[in-house]
Amino acid sequence: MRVLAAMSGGVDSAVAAARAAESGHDVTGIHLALSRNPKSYRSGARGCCTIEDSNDARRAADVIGIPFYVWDLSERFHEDVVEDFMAEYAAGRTPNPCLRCNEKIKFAAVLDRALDLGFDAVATGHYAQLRAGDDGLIEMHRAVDMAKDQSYVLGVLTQEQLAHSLFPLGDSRKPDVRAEAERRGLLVADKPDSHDICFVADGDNAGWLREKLGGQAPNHGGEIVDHVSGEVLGRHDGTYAFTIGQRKGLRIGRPAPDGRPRFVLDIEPVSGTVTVGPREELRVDRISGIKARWCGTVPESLEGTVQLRAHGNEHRARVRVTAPSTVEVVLLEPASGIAPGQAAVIYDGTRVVGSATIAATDRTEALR
Ligand SMILES: Nc1ncnc2c1ncn2[C@@H]1O[C@H](COP(=O)(O)OP(=O)(O)OP(=O)(O)O)[C@@H](O)[C@H]1O
Repeated sequence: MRVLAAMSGGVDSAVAAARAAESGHDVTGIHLALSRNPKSYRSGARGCCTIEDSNDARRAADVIGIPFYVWDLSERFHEDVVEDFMAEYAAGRTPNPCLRCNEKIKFAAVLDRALDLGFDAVATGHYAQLRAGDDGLIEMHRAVDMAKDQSYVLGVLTQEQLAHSLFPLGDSRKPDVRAEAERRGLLVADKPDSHDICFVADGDNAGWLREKLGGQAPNHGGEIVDHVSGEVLGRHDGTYAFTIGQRKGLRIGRPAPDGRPRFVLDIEPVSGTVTVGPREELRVDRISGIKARWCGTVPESLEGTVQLRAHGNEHRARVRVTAPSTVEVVLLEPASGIAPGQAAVIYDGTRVVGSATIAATDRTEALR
């Protein structure tokens, strides 16, 4: 097969590219320039796609002995991922930009271009496993190394996309991948760790959002209101700094009347009101999901598990598909602090069935 290996400049994608080449594929490496304003991490900013990242990817491609190119997708990334991230926060929701990037950039823009150029598949260093299913469809499963499993952020991929994907690391453990990189001469020695959201250089989401959104309507600040007493406990300078379930950084001027810690329960972006309340008010056992995407056949209903955030637990759940793109989820194990905008990824055992964007949450009497 002709394979395009997406090389970030990190260890994982370098080993993934090396394995793809070793297994006989005709591999070409590409690095995606995703930042409109690439910096050097030596200047203190370990953000998205630094100049060093591109050089590291090129060096790895040289060591493996494959051709290498840089594709500038920075405008597309900005429009589809960064602007969406800002708009979602401005609307009081909590988006996951990595899912969005996989859906719109790596397995859409990149894959489309790869197929146009005559490649058969795109290989990445994501930790997830692809297997042939009994029905002839390709199944995606959790990685062997559960600490590194990235099937959650790949839950948006369709059968068509999976059919043109390779995840050579899915059956490996990270320490073994690192050792293999060393053996192959692919280790990148002095690189600082990347942060969760690649374009937020220092990991300070609230600071980054304040710089981008602060002061603009409807992000002009508002009241922090107590759900229990109805009292105004403080003021804030923008709803973008909050996410459902957040406890730290609430800047509540005085304690709640009952003296118990307060958590964000609701964000009203138009009025700017942030409602806070005690921890038990965060528990939910009903989720409505929209924009569902399916990895294979669309199920009518199933009993399986859902994962509600990138590094979150699985919750046993009953899922009913109410239209091809909407789902109703009953959590048999309640969850806490679930925010609209996050993805609910649906599993049947280790197999990813699909995903939906959380539109609303609720709870039954039993939880009240
Ligand atoms: N700028 C980029 N250019 C090309 N491919 C990329 C880029 N960023 C990410 N990828 C691809 O997406 C995969 C997952 O990205 P993620 O940011 O989660 O990387 P990671 O787990 O830290 O892996 P790595 O060690 O390769 O950076 C990478 O392994 C790589 O194949």
